[in-house]
Amino acid sequence: MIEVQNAVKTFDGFRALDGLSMSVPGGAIYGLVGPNGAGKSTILRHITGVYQQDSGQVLVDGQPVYENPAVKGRIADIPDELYYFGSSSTRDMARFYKGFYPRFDEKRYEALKDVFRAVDEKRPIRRLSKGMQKQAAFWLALCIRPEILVLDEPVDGLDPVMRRQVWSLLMSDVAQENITVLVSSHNLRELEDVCDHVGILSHGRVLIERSLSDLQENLVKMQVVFQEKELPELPEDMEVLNVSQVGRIHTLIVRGKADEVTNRLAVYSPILMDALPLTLEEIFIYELGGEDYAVRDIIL
Ligand SMILES: Nc1ncnc2c1ncn2[C@@H]1O[C@H](COP(=O)(O)OP(=O)(O)OP(=O)(O)O)[C@@H](O)[C@H]1O
Repeated sequence: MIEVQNAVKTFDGFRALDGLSMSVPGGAIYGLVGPNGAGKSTILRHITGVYQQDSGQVLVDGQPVYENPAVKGRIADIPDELYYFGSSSTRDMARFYKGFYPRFDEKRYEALKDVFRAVDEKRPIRRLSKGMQKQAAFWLALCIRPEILVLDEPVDGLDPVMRRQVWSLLMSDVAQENITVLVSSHNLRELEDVCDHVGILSHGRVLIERSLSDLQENLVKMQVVFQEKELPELPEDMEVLNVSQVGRIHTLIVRGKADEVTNRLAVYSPILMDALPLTLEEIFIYELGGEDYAVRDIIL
């Protein structure tokens, strides 16, 4: 479990982290989403122990990460700027990682050659294309068999086939070995299919953090045609976050479970009624307070 409490980090007087708190449960695939400059890389660098916060706490299973080799040995990361020694190749790095990470899995390294066959393992990583470098980074990270995997915009530069392959490898590790994945992106859509928890980051703070199952079960989009053209007066305790109308169709975003909301609206004997799931994007837009452009800018 990763716990960040009120972390502050200042660079030359600028607060890149401004009291950031977040909580990543063990075994989660947690997506951290925010616009450029929100502080995603900065918080990930604290969680991997590269930076030390000015104040607040960054803990993995209750232990501080900074200058803590025991905790750092359990974490693998793919940073936004990949760094490998001089002219080392993927194979050289595998040898190096074997000495550093106690769980480095050579058999897996061999087995994954087939998946990453486009990567020339003997070529210096720096001479590979950007996408190939990312592939090499994934290959190595998956062999570390980490308990925690921290990925900074990981699929940038990968082609769609490789993206799918990498995600499916990660998901199977999460399912089989209960690893925790923390992944950043500036685009919520990219994470929609893979994450089970999402935190929205803006100006160095997490604005909202939720588990997707909670969100998806507790917010519903109702499309309803009532007998009258106008929207009837709905019960006061029905939490309607948004209403729109096209022709006679009213679209209501309502907090609550789909069947409960359906039963409550059925009292009005609508001519037509449908309960639809919301996309992750829509959920966050409504959770953060409507179809505000500022909100859209934060998550898309
Ligand atoms: N080492 C540093 N020195 C000075 N300022 C920094 C440093 N690292 C980050 N910053 C500043 O902190 C803020 C947050 O940067 P960060 O890289 O964490 O954002 P990000 O959310 O990862 O953005 P992007 O999506 O563009 O990668 C930015 O204003 C950036 O300029």
